[in-house]
Amino acid sequence: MDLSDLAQLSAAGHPLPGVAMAPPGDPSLHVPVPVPLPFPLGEEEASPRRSAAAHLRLVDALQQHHLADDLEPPSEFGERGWVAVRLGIGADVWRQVCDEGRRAYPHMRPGELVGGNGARANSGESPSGAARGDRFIFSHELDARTQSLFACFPGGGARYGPHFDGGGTDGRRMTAIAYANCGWRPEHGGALELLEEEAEGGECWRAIPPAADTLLLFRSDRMLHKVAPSHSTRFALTTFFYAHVL
Ligand SMILES: O=C(O)CCC(=O)C(=O)O
Ligand SMILES: [Fe+2]
Repeated sequence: MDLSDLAQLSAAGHPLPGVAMAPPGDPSLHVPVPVPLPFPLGEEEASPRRSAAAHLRLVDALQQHHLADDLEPPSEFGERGWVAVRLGIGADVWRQVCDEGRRAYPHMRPGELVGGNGARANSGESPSGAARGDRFIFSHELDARTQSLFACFPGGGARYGPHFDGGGTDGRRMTAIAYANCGWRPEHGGALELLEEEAEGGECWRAIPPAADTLLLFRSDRMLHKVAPSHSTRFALTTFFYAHVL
């Protein structure tokens, strides 16, 4: 765990027009999460079951680290509502995850497309009913209180407008996203941006690049977030932790 990496991660935010930039995040808020994977992904055909198995290991590891206890965010979230950490998993593993993602892509469907006919379309509705979302997913049913997605933004400016993952009676409490993209560069865009309220009443979008080995946790029902236009194929393993049995 390299704290300077973490500080860089949290300092990568940018302000809304006309709004003062907040100081970089306090690295002490970042919780090291040593997740012992790896995902044993072989050369065989893609299969939703195999991807689900890989994803299940990630969720297991998170649960072993008590991040989902009582489905309340760990205290380290504090008032901030999010945390990003390096997992410490090697690039070879993340390359295998992306290889799996490319094999799985033909099986993915547009995420949360309202009224869709299943055709590939670059638009969708967010759970909050307000945002265009260009991601493709396939869902895994891992256990009774989580919903997990292997998610792909296929490049070409694919993005996701501002939305909450939960809210109201939705029941989602925490979103965990592990990014798998090796060699992600600033010109690829695709940052996950989280809206932070500042003490002085200002606002600041914090940008988290979707670089391999980044685990982002945030409060599903409280953190407004969006995905900036992505100019390269972008893979993530996303898990929503619910407050109730699904
Ligand atoms: O992939 C990401 O960074 C976040 C996508 C998102 O907001 C979602 O899946 O709800
Ligand atoms: Fe989201």
